[in-house]
Amino acid sequence: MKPKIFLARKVPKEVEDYIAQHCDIEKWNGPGIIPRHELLKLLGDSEGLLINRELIDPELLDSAPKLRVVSNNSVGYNNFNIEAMKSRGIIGTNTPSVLDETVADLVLGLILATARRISELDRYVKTGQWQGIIGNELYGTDVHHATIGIIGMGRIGECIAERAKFGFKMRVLYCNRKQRAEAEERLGAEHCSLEQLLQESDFVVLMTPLTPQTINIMSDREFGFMKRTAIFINASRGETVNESALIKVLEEGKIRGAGLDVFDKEPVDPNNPLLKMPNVVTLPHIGSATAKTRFDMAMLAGQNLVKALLENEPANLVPELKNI
Ligand SMILES: NC(=O)C1=CN([C@@H]2O[C@H](COP(=O)(O)OP(=O)(O)OC[C@H]3O[C@@H](n4cnc5c(N)ncnc54)[C@H](OP(=O)(O)O)[C@@H]3O)[C@@H](O)[C@H]2O)C=CC1
Ligand SMILES: O=CC(=O)O
Repeated sequence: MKPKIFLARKVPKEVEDYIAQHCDIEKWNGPGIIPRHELLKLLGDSEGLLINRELIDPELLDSAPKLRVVSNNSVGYNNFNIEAMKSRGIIGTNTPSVLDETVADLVLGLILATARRISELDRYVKTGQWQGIIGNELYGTDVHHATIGIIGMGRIGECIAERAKFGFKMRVLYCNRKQRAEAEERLGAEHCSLEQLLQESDFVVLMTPLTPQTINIMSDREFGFMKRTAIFINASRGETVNESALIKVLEEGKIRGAGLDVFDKEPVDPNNPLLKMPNVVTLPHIGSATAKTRFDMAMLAGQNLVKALLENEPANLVPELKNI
């Protein structure tokens, strides 16, 4: 008998067909994102679950007594309550690597958009304000040969560093808990303390996972170290930044601008002051959102689910849930 699984989000037909060869599928057929109460109700006796970052906590796990595997269709897995999953012996998988280059492209997009004021000046042209030669009040700042500081230089961070180093001839600083010798050699990246990175970088890029250690890793004190001319980019998770502290430094002109793909609350509140600032570029959490990469992620999430349910050596287990 095939194991029963639940698809909480729509996946491409090819992915569903692949999963259907190995599992009996139940799925959310309603519009949009499945409401939490529906998910709890519909999980029933599913052994596998494929999600897009829905919260996996004791309440959900208690509503699905037969659940064995949760496949996250994303690389970040801060939505997993690791202790609750561990204590119930539930496997969790994610989708590393297939999205690295795509997310790195977007981060460079945010760097260019903020430094060269692309969104702001697009609005300037479209609202008919372009009446003559522009003056220095609309000049941007150079990206090439500047210093980039990457907080959390892992798979995605290294792809950002590659682009920065070889495309834009930038100096690359990074701050991880462990040094990455190979990346240092290949990219000339320099490992340093968070404080030094913040003091010396023209572009500070936050790319850590969200963990108990990285919640609010950027707060008043850390923004205080940044140069007045520096730009802050966040493509990790909203909660890695103390958003009030970010709003404050921007309001006080203590940094030049920010590029944000992620927010404390998503979708972002339309009244969030960050949305009113011309020097802040905002995006709706689209780091990996290209057609090919989203397809590859969904296929990998499907394969992870099937492998974990049917094979002895499942792939892409999140490190904290290995050997449970
Ligand atoms: N905006 C978007 O759409 C996307 C966002 N993301 C986010 O990006 C994150 C990173 O993804 P990925 O590059 O694949 O992950 P990796 O695990 O490859 O890299 C994360 C890096 O962060 C470092 N790190 C972890 N904790 C700390 C800390 N306390 N201080 C400093 N560095 C730390 C790790 O190094 P070390 O262990 O040595 O500290 C590691 O090198 C994801 O977890 C997700 O949250 C990912 C994809 C898309
Ligand atoms: O935020 C997206 C992810 O894959 O993590």
